[in-house]
Amino acid sequence: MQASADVNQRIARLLAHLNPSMNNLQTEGSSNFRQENCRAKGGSPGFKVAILGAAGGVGQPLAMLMKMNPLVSVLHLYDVVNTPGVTADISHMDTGAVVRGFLGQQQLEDALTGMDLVIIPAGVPRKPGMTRDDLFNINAGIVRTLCEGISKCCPMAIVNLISNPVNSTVPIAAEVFKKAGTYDPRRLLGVTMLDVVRANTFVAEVLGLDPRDVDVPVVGGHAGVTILPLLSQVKPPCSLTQEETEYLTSRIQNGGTEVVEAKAGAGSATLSMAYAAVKFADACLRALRGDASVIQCAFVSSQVTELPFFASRVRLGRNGVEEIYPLGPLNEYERVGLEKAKKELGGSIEKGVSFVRK
Ligand SMILES: NC(=O)C1=CN([C@@H]2O[C@H](COP(=O)(O)OP(=O)(O)OC[C@H]3O[C@@H](n4cnc5c(N)ncnc54)[C@H](O)[C@@H]3O)[C@@H](O)[C@H]2O)C=CC1
Ligand SMILES: O=C([O-])CC(=O)C(=O)O
Repeated sequence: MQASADVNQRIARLLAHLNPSMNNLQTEGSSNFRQENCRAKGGSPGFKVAILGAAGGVGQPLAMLMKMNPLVSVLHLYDVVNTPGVTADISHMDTGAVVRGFLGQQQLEDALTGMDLVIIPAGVPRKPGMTRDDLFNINAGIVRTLCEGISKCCPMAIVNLISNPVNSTVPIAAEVFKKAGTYDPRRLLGVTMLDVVRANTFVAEVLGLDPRDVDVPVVGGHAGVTILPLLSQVKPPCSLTQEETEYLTSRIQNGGTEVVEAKAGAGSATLSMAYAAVKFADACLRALRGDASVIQCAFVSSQVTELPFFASRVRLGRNGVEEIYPLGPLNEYERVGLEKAKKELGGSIEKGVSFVRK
């Protein structure tokens, strides 16, 4: 009996490898197969991560990079199109994580069940001339549906929300979780890491340093003037002229638009975003593992200002956001920037909240 069960499991595994889109079909109702599959040879114990929107411009390189992350044992790739192909492709990488694909709304719940971390880059990107807020009408509904699934299937998962406009989609997610009774503000994080990545790069360029040695806190939100780099707090300490400060602030605030214009209608940042998303997801996983002093900027439920959500430096831990740091001393230029940021951010937050409450 045991021998024939083993043979059956091996055949099932082989079939799933030949056609990865069958993976989830094979696992349905077969907990033995699922357990086996989660411990593929070479696979190490680790975290279960789902990417929603995995076949997109951000999703594909993000999936590839997460497959390379040794902290990931199981990687679920969900999209409404093309996941069988992306899954087949990525599953051939000889790294530890086991990859499974999920296609279409009817497989969303299977994609989410049991996940520790859910990363969401689902939704439409900008074209030249558009603001991130112009994406609201389409992406708000997408984020709402996906978050309803999270509430139902993995309410304890850490959520990394990438879909724009982040300033509104994070409040949308929070409202969906509140409605479902599963909201834990510590576990919902809007990804603003690309602003930090850009700030480190551009500041390093001006200072003639290696970007890996530079750390710029970027606070506020993730659109235009709401992106507020705190250039007075750059590490290592440096002194920038007013001209350099204004140039850098504007370049960091408009980094997304710079890419949108260069891509000339073919979308927005995807590769640098995937890099930033993985950097951020890796920080979340290290914190979940119990590493101390994991500190990153993120757009989270916050009391740092009078607004209900704000991006600032946060310390991550086993439950998500464990501590939110105050903004620290700002210079006059940053104080003016903060007022502008708060004005726009307040409206975007309110728009997200009323989308769900209406
Ligand atoms: N937070 C940030 O710093 C950044 C955010 N973004 C945002 O990320 C989002 C994705 O950008 P791209 O990957 O370039 O767009 P894309 O159009 O290339 O990919 C989006 C993917 O989402 C999928 N999708 C659409 N509806 C879905 C649903 N209901 N469920 C699951 N998947 C669904 C699409 O099929 C597509 O594969 C955009 O909203 C963009 O503005 C992009 C770069 C930086
Ligand atoms: O600019 C966009 O639309 C995409 C994005 O958020 C970024 O690159 O920062």
